[in-house]
Amino acid sequence: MTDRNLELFERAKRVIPGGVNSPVRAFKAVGGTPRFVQRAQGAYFWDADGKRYIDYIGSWGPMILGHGHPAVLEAVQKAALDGFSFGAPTEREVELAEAILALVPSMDMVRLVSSGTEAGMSAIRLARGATGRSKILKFEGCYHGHADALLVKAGSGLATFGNPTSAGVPPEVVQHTLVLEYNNIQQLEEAFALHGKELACVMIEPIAGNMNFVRASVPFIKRCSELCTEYGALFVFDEVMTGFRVAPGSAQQVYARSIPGFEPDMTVMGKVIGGGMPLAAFGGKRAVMEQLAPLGPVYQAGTLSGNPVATACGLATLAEISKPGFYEDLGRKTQSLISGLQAEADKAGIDFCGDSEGGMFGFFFFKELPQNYAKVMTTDNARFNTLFHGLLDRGVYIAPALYEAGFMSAAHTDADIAETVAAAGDVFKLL
Ligand SMILES: Cc1ncc(COP(=O)(O)O)c(CN[C@@H](CN)CCC(=O)O)c1O
Repeated sequence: MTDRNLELFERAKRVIPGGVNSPVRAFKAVGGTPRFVQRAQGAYFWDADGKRYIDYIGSWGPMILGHGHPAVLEAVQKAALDGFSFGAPTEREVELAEAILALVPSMDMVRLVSSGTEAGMSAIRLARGATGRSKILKFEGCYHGHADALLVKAGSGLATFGNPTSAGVPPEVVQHTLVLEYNNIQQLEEAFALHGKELACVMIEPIAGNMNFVRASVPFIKRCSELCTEYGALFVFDEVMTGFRVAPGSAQQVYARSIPGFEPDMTVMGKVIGGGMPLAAFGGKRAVMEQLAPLGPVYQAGTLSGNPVATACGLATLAEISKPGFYEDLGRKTQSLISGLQAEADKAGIDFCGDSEGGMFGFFFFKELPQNYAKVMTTDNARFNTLFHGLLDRGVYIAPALYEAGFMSAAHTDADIAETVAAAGDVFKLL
């Protein structure tokens, strides 16, 4: 049987660097040939050889409804008939902005852009413009897109390449970026004591999906928020991955359950809000957001920002996830996957732990959940690679890098989950 994936990969590598348009897709961390997706439907995709996979990546988060949801497809087809892009305002981007703000009340206003990187980059510039300060603080293992100032010890992609920073980023650009250990309150206190008055913002992935799945502890989030308020820095929640993925009000709603009244100062979003089309956003309180052009001095722009077809896709997606019981059902399925995997690992006598929130999950070959990047980096890669390929051979597609989270969709059935758990049970015996 010809391996069309291999043929396509060889052809791709002749014209696209590494044969991919985003590094993690190249299977560099796990080896082997990337699967070229021919089509996708519901919880599945079929590769270039027509082989079916149960998809736990879902485009790295956007496909929370599953692929090809009829209501979303219809909305996109209808919008496309009215025009692809105008470079002028449309009612639909107002509707989407209103829908986002209704679900995430910490924001008074939101600006739509085309990617999470663009949203994160713009949020940093806005925080710097609004505070008049240059320094920013991020945490090891968190990835906020590939803007120069943020490409410092990112946990996604770069972690896989074992390269804590990227070539091409001038040292003077990252000299303003402080990088601390995730969940380390002592370091946080020290950094604020030293630099608090120079900090424009602290940016964090509240549940870090770029070092697989590591939760920020409640005390850590609380302390970040308190110190930002005390020193006048903005607390920026990067919810590109967790936004509408872990709860209807995103991760900030999860933390507000334990920290009464908690709100980040700004939120960065992406993935789910575009439903699989290029759409992301950043938002915050009115006083900060009105610093943005054309009102204020902080410039930010985009030809395809608020794209009329992408906003239709996003609106239709948000309409579906807003239906009663959506997150209860999604969370139940994700939990059943993790507990199924745990049971199989226990049977096979291997150290395993997993965690999930809403439709996002992760797991490790450890007895206990890691709390930071350094611990995650002690993972036995060979063991993960055996699991990855064992599952792939059995038609189950998880992230081709241990430093990535997994994603459940509303389209996954209990039968899909049972099939996944059985496949993992087979592979765990080989570890
Ligand atoms: C928390 C967080 N913030 C920002 C980004 C960047 O978003 P994009 O520019 O890729 O749309 C991401 C992107 N996530 C990766 C997956 N770990 C996208 C996959 C890829 O890079 O190909 C993110 O997870």
